[in-house]
Amino acid sequence: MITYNGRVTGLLSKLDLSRAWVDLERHSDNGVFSCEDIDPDFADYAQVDDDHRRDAILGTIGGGNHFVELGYVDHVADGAFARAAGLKSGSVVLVVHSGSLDFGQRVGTATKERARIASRSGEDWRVLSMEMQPHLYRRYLDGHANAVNAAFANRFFIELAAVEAVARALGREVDHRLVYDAPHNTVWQNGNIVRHRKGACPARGVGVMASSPYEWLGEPVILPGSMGDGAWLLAGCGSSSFLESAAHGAGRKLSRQEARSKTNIDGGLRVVGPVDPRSPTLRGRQDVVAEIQARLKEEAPAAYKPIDSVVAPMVEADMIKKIARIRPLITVKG
Ligand SMILES: Nc1nc2c(ncn2[C@@H]2O[C@H](COP(=O)(O)O)[C@@H](O)[C@H]2O)c(=O)[nH]1
Ligand SMILES: [Mn+2]
Repeated sequence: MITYNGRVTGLLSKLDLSRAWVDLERHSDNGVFSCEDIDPDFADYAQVDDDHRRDAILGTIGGGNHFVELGYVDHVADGAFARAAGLKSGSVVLVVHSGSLDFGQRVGTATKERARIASRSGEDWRVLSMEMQPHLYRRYLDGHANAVNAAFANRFFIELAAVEAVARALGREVDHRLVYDAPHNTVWQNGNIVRHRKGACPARGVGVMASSPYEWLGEPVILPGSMGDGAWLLAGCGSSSFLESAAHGAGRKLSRQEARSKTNIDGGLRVVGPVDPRSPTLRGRQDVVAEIQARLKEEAPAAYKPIDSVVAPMVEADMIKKIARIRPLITVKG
């Protein structure tokens, strides 16, 4: 915590802990994946090294597809659910899509290495068995839960920073409430049932989110499309045929490589970045300009599937229900 003359300063001075506690019920699993221990590799990761504290990256977006997007509700499909979520037509919404930065990836890499070392000759070390390697398996689930919990914290700090940025732009405090926070690409263990939702998120139905506003409505599902399409707020139907899951995003239509080679794919988006491709300082550096433009094409709306083409079949199959559509205004990419 940063203090100056005994006062809390910086972003943490904006932290309203009572609000944060109340919002916990609007998190998947109340914002905590339980674990038996902290993976020692993971503990090292958050400690000081020669140059910097790596935990200082908490509150940053990360890379790849991850983003923070300011938008507004332009269509409400289910008024009762939207009201429970605190939304109505025209509400301003911040969509945060970010994970554990590279914590989770490190846990995965370390687990594979441990499994390879522990394997006997002739065994397939790529299969981690609950029965054969209970210690390794437990350690994997613990490290995994550590990463998921770090991701909850990461999104919490992003929310704090983004709300402060909006407040400063408007010159006044802004009232805000969390709609929902859930992880995806994650392992959920419930008794003997283990569900690995890859490219998917939970879409549990009525009755699962006890003591939250969603208890009798179904679990919220936030499905982003692209910086052109924005996102849909949906509600899970708890369909056992689909393992109480839904797609976690529209997904790519073009690979990054395919998108880079297309012309006129950016759809006329106005891009503001740390490097302005029109800057005179870049004259004579066509290689730099070409790389910036290629990266913009990778994330262009046309590189992703149209959001409605992904949502419609899931609605038809009773996986999810439509609640509210969110149109994008400004997207910040990692
Ligand atoms: N509203 C926006 N949606 C976006 C953007 N970039 C990607 N996406 C969608 O989100 C998920 C992210 O997937 P993941 O691979 O990181 O888990 C993806 O399915 C896209 O459809 C954006 O800028 N805005
Ligand atoms: Mn993701």
